Amino acid sequence: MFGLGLLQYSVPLASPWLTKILIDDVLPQKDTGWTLKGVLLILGSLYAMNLIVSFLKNHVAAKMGSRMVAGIRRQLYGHMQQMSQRFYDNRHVGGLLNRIVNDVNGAQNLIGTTVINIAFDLIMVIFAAVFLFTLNWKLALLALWILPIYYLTFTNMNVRIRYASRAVNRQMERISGMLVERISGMKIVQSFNREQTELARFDKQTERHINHSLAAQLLSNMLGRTSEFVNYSGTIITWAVGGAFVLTGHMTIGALIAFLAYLGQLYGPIQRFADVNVTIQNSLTNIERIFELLDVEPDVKNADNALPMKSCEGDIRFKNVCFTYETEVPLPRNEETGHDPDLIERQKPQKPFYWLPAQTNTPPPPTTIESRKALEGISFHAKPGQVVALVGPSGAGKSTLINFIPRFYDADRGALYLDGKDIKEYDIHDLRKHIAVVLQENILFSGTVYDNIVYGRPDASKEEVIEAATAANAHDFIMTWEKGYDTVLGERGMRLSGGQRQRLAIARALLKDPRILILDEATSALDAESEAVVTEALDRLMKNRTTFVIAHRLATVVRADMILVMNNGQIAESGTHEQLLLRGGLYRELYEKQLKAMRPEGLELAERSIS
Ligand SMILES: Nc1ncnc2c1ncn2[C@@H]1O[C@H](COP(=O)(O)OP(=O)(O)OP(=O)(O)O)[C@@H](O)[C@H]1O
Repeated sequence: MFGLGLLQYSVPLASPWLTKILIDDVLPQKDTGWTLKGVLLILGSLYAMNLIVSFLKNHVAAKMGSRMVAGIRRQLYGHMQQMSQRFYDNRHVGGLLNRIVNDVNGAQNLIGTTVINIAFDLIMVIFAAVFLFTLNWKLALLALWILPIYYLTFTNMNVRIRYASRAVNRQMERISGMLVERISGMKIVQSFNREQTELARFDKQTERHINHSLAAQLLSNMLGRTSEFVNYSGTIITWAVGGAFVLTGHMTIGALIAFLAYLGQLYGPIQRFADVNVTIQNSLTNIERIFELLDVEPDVKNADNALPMKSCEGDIRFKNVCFTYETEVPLPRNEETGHDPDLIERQKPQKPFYWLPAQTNTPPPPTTIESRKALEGISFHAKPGQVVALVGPSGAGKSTLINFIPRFYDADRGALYLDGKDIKEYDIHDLRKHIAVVLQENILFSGTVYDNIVYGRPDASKEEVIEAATAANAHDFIMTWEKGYDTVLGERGMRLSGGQRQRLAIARALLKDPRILILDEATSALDAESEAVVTEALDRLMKNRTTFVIAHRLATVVRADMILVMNNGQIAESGTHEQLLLRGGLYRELYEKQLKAMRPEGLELAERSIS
């Protein structure tokens, strides 16, 4: 690669020298051994070689750039897979997507051809300077004295361009976050007739993006023109002084022409660099943002010497588990106090001396941490094979509690023991092999029904898949479709009803055959018929597994081996259905409320009138 680059220098460096020979020796027919044919032959061969070398260099650079960028994208995606739910609580999906797509694309501008071209240009500048001094050192000093001015302007403006680029990218992240959220929730936008308001919100955000972009472009434009000024001034000085040298016989015409050509090769890269500088600064910001994400340490990770977990009994003990959600929220823009999250980007960079490059590290816009205590002193023991039902009012902490078992979060205080050992001691992948989760809103991925069922056990045989689907009461409806198991599901399984999606999720969990099952019953969203088939499938799924179920159905609650009644992040009561009813506490209250809800007044009236 480098060899190719060096070969490429031969044309720009040799051709002014050959021009000098043509003008000073060949055309005046001096007897120096050079002939027109000989010089043109060398020039022609150099041009031909240059064409081939340029082609190869660009091809290799593009290939290397694409590979490197794909590598970075993969690393980012892989890193995100290691992140706990806490990380995702604090970030917009759109914003993350923006980093993987937009920032990596931006970085590609630099990593691809630009870096290589800049490296070659730099070497070119050095060679050109050497030739200039060789031709006429006095003239070279005069033509180049203006370069320090360029350097000072560059270092001082560059830092501002970088600040503006950061603001551009942050704003694009906000826009992406907003777009993904609003597009996913388009039904709500449309049902509340908020299209115009949403467009206005989009315009406002885009306006900010445009302003930051224009600021960066303006600075870059100024820098570009400064370098042009340097270029023009250098050329005029060279003509003025060099012309005088030629007139007084201190320099040949050919040497002056060659000098001007080398000067062009020195200013050319500088000019090019100034012109692409905004792209470079933008790319550097993109790279900065990529590393910012890569530097986030996962807060749930494997312990050193994590224990492998071949088999699992499913004995789970919570011991004084406490947890607080901590959400990082940006400080809102406040017109009254003048607080503006972007203000930081508009600050002037700190610079001790004008001639030193400024520190480009700006702190990120200020945020505040909002804490919400979700669980407090949770202790209980679930024996292998038991069904533990979690009940309690909305926001009591039921979903939070079940998140600790597959280690979606780690407890702040207290510990969780699985088969007698702290859950953190196990290898996290091994641990998750023994757990299956069926949630209310089950996510299915684009692909066939078959792919979705085997997701957790790709080595399963077709018979096993059908067996799982049959047990989940899904086989019959799958077979009503023309393509059966090869039916392609749309994004997030759009084409399925709630009950069908739930049953596919149950089949997926059954196939995994886990020791521990986590269920968020979703029967409330289903009609009576679907509820009956889903219920049957769930009951089959729960058999012989330690099951934690956020129970909505009375039948599950009544039959559970242990009921945890949650309230305000604590276990208010625990025991079996009978024990808790006798106690006459919160559980009894909830139970009676639910019974009442199941027997509407109209039904009671009808019953009374019949009797
Ligand atoms: N990601 C989160 N970030 C911040 N707070 C959260 C988060 N998830 C839940 N909370 C808060 O933690 C508390 C417990 O929530 P949780 O979802 O565990 O309740 P729940 O009992 O499952 O409720 P529901 O039955 O309505 O689903 C609530 O006050 C909720 O606002």
